[in-house]
Amino acid sequence: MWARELAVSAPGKVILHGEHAVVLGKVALAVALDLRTFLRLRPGAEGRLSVSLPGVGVRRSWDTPSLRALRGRIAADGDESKSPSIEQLDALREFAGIAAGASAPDSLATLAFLYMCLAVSAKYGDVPSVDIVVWSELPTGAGLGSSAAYAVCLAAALLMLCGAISCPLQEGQSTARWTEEELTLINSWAFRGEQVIHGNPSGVDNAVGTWGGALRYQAGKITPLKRVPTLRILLTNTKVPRSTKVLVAGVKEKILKFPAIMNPVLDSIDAISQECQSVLEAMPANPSPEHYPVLEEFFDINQHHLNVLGVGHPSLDRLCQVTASHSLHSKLTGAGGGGCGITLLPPDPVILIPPGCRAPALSPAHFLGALQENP
Ligand SMILES: Nc1ncnc2c1ncn2[C@@H]1O[C@H](COP(=O)(O)OP(=O)(O)O)[C@@H](O)[C@H]1O
Ligand SMILES: C[C@@](O)(CCOP(=O)(O)O)CC(=O)O
Ligand SMILES: [Mg+2]
Repeated sequence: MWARELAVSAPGKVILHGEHAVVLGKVALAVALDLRTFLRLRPGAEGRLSVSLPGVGVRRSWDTPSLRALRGRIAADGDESKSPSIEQLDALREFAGIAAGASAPDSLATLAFLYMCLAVSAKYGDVPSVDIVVWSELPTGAGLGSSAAYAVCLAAALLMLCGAISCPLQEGQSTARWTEEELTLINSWAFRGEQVIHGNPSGVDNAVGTWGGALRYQAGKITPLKRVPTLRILLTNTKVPRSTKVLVAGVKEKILKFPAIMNPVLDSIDAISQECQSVLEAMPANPSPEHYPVLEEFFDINQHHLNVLGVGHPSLDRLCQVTASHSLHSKLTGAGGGGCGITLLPPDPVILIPPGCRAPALSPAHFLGALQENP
């Protein structure tokens, strides 16, 4: 029996350098955004679990005895270190009436929800009767880690509902945070949610969604950046839809096809991330213009590399051309193929904001300022 109404939230992220290469064990640098995903849970009708995902048009409700029966079929893997198996996902698709291979946002979101719900409860006990609603300030499928923020919110809520982690919110408090140990557990289950959505995630997005801030990520190792200067970054959404799962699979195919050509590209991206980390950590808190050329060159080189990996898009080329005509440097962020690009803004530039655009405050990790196109 769950008697409280409360909300959980997790931030999206921007990858500065290392997207795609990080899936293959290279270094990535990423930072949290102050655009968040929210999950509200409240007591539901007895014997029912309901979920509403307005961002992807899902409204579903299941009776808990049939979920318990289904759980028996996936219970063998109720372990946060194991990946979802094809058989488990097939069983869940059949239960939810999702066609094999369906990759539309609603199908993946429902599948991830069911998988996490059953895998967590197989390990920690029943999920009580609740109504869950998840919504987001993040655009879906645009490279800002909406899938990970969704998975982090689900992991935190489900683990709390099953009693695997505490509910840190005391009477009279408006916000609270879990302990490091609890966050580690949340992160490991969020990774499994990402596995359902991405196929083969690196784990960088769920790490930022769980811990926030600015961090270096490599093969599961999360290291907060020591000192992060205040940089201003313009965030542009091309609005070209794409799927991270498809793009990550495409990169893998290319590497298998041309290993001798592609592996040096991944090594070079790794070197860019490492050099960029050193430069950022050596910069003063408020950098002056002479610190920018090297960061701008890193953006340019990495954008070329990402095009070589096959994750560019004409809309991103256009972003790079338009910003270059104003002496600004851009690269894609996240999986590419459309989605968002980032542009480094030198200190105190004169920026003309086109009509219909707005300049929200994006500064979670004392790091980003951004402009974003109106939705
Ligand atoms: N608010 C949300 N509610 C439900 N599902 C979501 C939400 N945000 C993201 N998702 C899931 O994540 C998928 C997008 O993930 P992905 O392709 O990795 O793009 P990104 O993580 O860059 O936004 C969507 O198709 C959907 O399944
Ligand atoms: C391409 C990749 O490096 C980042 C994907 O980010 P997003 O889903 O596009 O926000 C994949 C990953 O790290 O799992
Ligand atoms: Mg994603």
